[in-house]
Amino acid sequence: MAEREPRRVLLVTHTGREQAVEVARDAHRLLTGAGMLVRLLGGEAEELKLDPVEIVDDPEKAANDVELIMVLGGDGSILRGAELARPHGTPVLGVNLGHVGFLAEAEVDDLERIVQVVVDRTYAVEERMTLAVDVRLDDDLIFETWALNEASVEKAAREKMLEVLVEVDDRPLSRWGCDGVVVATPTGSTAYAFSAGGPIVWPEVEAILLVPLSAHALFSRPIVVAPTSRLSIELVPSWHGRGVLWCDGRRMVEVPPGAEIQVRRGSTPVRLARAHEAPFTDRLVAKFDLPVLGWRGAAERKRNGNGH
Ligand SMILES: NC(=O)c1ccc[n+]([C@@H]2O[C@H](COP(=O)([O-])OP(=O)(O)OC[C@H]3O[C@@H](n4cnc5c(N)ncnc54)[C@H](O)[C@@H]3O)[C@@H](O)[C@H]2O)c1
Ligand SMILES: Nc1ncnc2c1ncn2[C@@H]1O[C@H](COP(=O)(O)OP(=O)(O)OP(=O)(O)O)[C@@H](O)[C@H]1O
Repeated sequence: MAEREPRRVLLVTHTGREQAVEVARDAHRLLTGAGMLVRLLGGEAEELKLDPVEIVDDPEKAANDVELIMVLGGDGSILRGAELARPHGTPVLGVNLGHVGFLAEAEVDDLERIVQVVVDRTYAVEERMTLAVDVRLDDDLIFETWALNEASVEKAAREKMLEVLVEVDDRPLSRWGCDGVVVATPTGSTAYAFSAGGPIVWPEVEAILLVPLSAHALFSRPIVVAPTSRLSIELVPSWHGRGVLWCDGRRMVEVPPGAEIQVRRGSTPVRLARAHEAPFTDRLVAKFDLPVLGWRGAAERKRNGNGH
């Protein structure tokens, strides 16, 4: 009789954080105790020294045959988990050990319950839109990447302004002298785009945001376009300087004058595991510490049995 494949979880840990290392040990104990096989990336396995584990060195194969990726860290670590997960369609579940942990599903005190949710497979999966990003120079494709949060095109040198031409669906929109341009997904709307004055977009909305960074122009408002739109940011050919493209603060390339960065909706989403029913509004209030104390809204009055 053929042996049954073990149920695998890839544990991604911010091993630079002592607390994350301790939590990884607890998560390993709980998952293994429930009969699951814990997989680790080679470098992290060396630091965590857990047994039994399965070790995979190639990041591209790390999520192969894995049921879920559990990330112990902040948003940066979850973005790292998303990179491992996306090609395989594996759900990512973040346990927050960072400062904000906006993309995380659970706080560390909740670890036992979260592991049980994983074991019982009682989590929901939310698909988050991504961006496909191409860089062209003289019509040649010189770089190809993707983003869950955003693609930002920025000046490489502090003392120089970036000069860009922005197009939407092959129509010119504006020329900006600026520090950069952020093209974000709804997921990224609470990250860099938010700091640059962009609107917060609820995750179930499908859209692409375009937010200039410190544009020296009268028209420099954030823009929201359809998810089917194609955006193009061209570094003005006569501009003297060097730009840089960053996606999710992880994947980058230098971009010379004349380069065109084309951004459209990506064909492969990132799947986030959800274990809470809390609406996005509550997550926003909690993570950004918004002042709602003493709030007496209609829903609150209803909950307290006073409809008026
Ligand atoms: N001025 C800025 O706000 C600025 C500048 C550069 C990069 N960033 C963001 O940093 C991200 C990379 O994160 P990192 O942790 O590796 O870098 P990091 O350690 O520099 O942290 C950047 C901050 O952005 C927060 N963040 C990341 N994704 C978020 C999201 N979807 N919603 C809300 N907050 C989010 C993180 O929690 C952290 O506080 C990039 O994708 C970009 O959005 C922001
Ligand atoms: N095992 C690791 N070793 C070294 N660096 C790591 C490791 N895991 C994550 N990092 C990097 O450390 C940086 C910060 O990580 P992370 O986002 O998890 O913490 P944070 O920024 O403090 O949290 P938050 O993003 O929620 O504020 C990220 O760039 C991330 O890629």
